Amino acid sequence: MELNPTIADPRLQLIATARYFYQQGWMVGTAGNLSARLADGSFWITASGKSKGELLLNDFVLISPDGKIEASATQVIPSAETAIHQLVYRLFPESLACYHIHSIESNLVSRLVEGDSLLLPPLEMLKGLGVWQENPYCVMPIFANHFQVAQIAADIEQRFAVTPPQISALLIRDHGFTVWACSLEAARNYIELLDYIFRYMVAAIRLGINI
Ligand SMILES: CSC[C@@H](O)[C@@H](O)C(=O)COP(=O)(O)O
Ligand SMILES: [Zn+2]
Repeated sequence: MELNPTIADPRLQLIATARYFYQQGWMVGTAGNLSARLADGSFWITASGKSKGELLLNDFVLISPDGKIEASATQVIPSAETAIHQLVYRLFPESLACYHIHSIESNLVSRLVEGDSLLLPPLEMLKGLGVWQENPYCVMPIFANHFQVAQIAADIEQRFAVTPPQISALLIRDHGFTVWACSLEAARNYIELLDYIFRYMVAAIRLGINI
C-alpha cells in the first residue's frame, strides 16, 4: 500500500529530522526511532530496522492510541520500541513528538553512576529543557536496558507514577535516550540540548573538571 502524505502529516518532517540526527551520528546502523502524534491520538512511528538516514514515506507505521496498527506499507513493522512511545503519549498527553537516539555520550554518561538517576550539571542550557532555577538541581532518570522492551516500558510507567520526571527525557543505560515534547521542533531541541549537556559532561571529566 502506498501511504500518501496528507495535510498535517508529520512524516516528511520526521524524515528530515531523522536524516539530520543520522548525520550527527546519533542514529547510525538503523538505531533510534521517531514518532509524531496526530490530533486523534494515533501516532506515526518509524518502521523497525530502517536506515534512519534515508527514510521514505512508506517507512512509517500509524499506531492507534491503544497500540494497534492502523496503517502501514506492506513488509514493514513498527519500531521495536513502539511500546515506549505509546506509553509516553499516554503519560504525557500534551506531547506531539517522541524521539529516541543512540549517542555515544549518552551511553558514556549512563555509566557515570550506578544508581537510577543522573545529576545534570547546572548549565544555562537546562533552561531550554524547561528548568528555570538559580543553580538548578536537575536529575535525569536512568532505566536498565532490558532485552524485552515491554519491561523497559513497564519500569518507566512504574517509576513515573511515583516520581514524574523533572524534564521531558529519560536515559536507558548503555542504550540511548528518549525525549518528548509538545511539538516536533521542541523535541529536536531537547535532543540537541541533552546531547550538548552529555558532551559537556564527558569533556569535563576528560579535563579533570569536577561536574
Ligand atoms: C542498532 S539496533 C537498535 C534497536 O534494537 C533499537 O534500540 C533501536 O533504537 C531501533 O529499533 P527500531 O526497531 O529500528 O526502531
Ligand atoms: Zn534504541
